[in-house]
Amino acid sequence: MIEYRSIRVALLGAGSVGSQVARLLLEQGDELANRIGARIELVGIAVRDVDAPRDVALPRELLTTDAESLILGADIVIELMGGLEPARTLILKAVSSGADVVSGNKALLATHGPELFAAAEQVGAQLSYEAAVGGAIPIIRPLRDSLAGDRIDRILGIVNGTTNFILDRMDTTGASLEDALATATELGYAEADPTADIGGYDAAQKAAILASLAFHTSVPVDRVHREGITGVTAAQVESAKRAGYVVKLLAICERLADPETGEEGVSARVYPAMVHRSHPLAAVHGANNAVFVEAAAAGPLMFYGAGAGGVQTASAVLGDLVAIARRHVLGGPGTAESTHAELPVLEIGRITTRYAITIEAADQPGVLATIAHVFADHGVSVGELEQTINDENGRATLVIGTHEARESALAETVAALADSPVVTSVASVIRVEGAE
Ligand SMILES: NC(=O)c1ccc[n+]([C@@H]2O[C@H](COP(=O)([O-])OP(=O)(O)OC[C@H]3O[C@@H](n4cnc5c(N)ncnc54)[C@H](O)[C@@H]3O)[C@@H](O)[C@H]2O)c1
Ligand SMILES: N[C@@H](CCO)C(=O)O
Ligand code: NA
Repeated sequence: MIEYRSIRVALLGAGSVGSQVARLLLEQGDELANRIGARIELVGIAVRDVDAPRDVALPRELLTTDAESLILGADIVIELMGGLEPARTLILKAVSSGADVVSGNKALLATHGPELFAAAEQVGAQLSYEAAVGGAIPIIRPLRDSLAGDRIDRILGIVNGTTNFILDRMDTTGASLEDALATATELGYAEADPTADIGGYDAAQKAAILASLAFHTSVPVDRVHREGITGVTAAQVESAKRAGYVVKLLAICERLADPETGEEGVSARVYPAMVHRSHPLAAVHGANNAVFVEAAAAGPLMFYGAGAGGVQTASAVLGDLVAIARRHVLGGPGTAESTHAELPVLEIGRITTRYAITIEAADQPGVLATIAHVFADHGVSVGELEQTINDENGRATLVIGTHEARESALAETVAALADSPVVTSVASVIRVEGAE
């Protein structure tokens, strides 16, 4: 047996991910030591209550409620408590005491990322966070390392498993949002309070992290345009299906040049959108996640797999830990987060995409021409049109697909349609994403 030096690791939080990290560290100690060239010594696990019952048995002598003392003297701190505080303060303390940090805390990184990265850079510490987006799926490291020599143009991500499960269920069974959510809760996919998932907040945090990394620009979560799935109806999903599309909640990070000013900027946004069934993201079923990356030289790439789960996410945490530990063996500072580009973050009104608009209108001569004029007046070009007549009320339902249009022009078109005397109602507006 080779005598390795020890690297002291403190774990903060032993919930669904932390307890699996502890178990794997304890079970795989020898194997990890051989891979790293040093032994990982788990010096302690900070928990809220050392006597609380646990699904994973952990050595009692490692448990402590004193997280602050635990991090002093640790070489690497793994933060898996979640939430903004005390996680933020503890990570800052860890870094200032000379430790590297691994965290899966998307809420914290999307809110206080720049402060934490700056603190780490100041002392040459590493802050790694593969678990924060897409759970086990390698996406942070590919963006930061493998694609470091390429230019990322666009990312389309299905980064929330709960909402993907719900929308997939609506698509495959015709269920309403309420029924699909009830199934997700029953099967343990949705939290008791599903607001963060169905409101798009969780996906927006991940979009902020991905956009910051991909575009070397700090994109805080409050600059991410966010719409959740609460407005998605069974009728919308059915209509999308008839047209060959599926509705997905997408986190979109895009590099854009303003057509009028030529100014380059970035957009980060989350909303439900129609994706054509031929697009690889359409085949992402159940609670899986996938991140579709379009890079200038590499072309399209897709990263796919389990976006959540305690043991799966622990894999991402251990990957970061091993990478940092190897650096401890070799020496040298950590990789700083790059925000050198600092491109402007553009408002939603300045993006362009395609739209599908469902309109209820009178079934009378000239109605279609009037509606077509409203689109033309706002410079929005119509691509497809599907019309069905309801014999009972004598009204027409029109589903109009546009070509690429500016969001602000589309919003004005929709307002003008709603005001038009021939239009009974604008029943729904949904964006269409995933075009070349
Ligand atoms: N569960 C997943 O599938 C998943 C996936 C990706 C990322 N993450 C992220 O990983 C982190 C952990 O997630 P989780 O699912 O394990 O959460 P969890 O709620 O199961 O575990 C968090 C644990 O931290 C403990 N804790 C909180 N504050 C503490 C404090 N001040 N002192 C000591 N212990 C404290 C809690 O008691 C709890 O046991 C979160 O940031 C989460 O967003 C989780
Ligand atoms: N609530 C998240 C967990 C992973 O971040 C999801 O549904 O994907
Ligand atoms: Na990941």
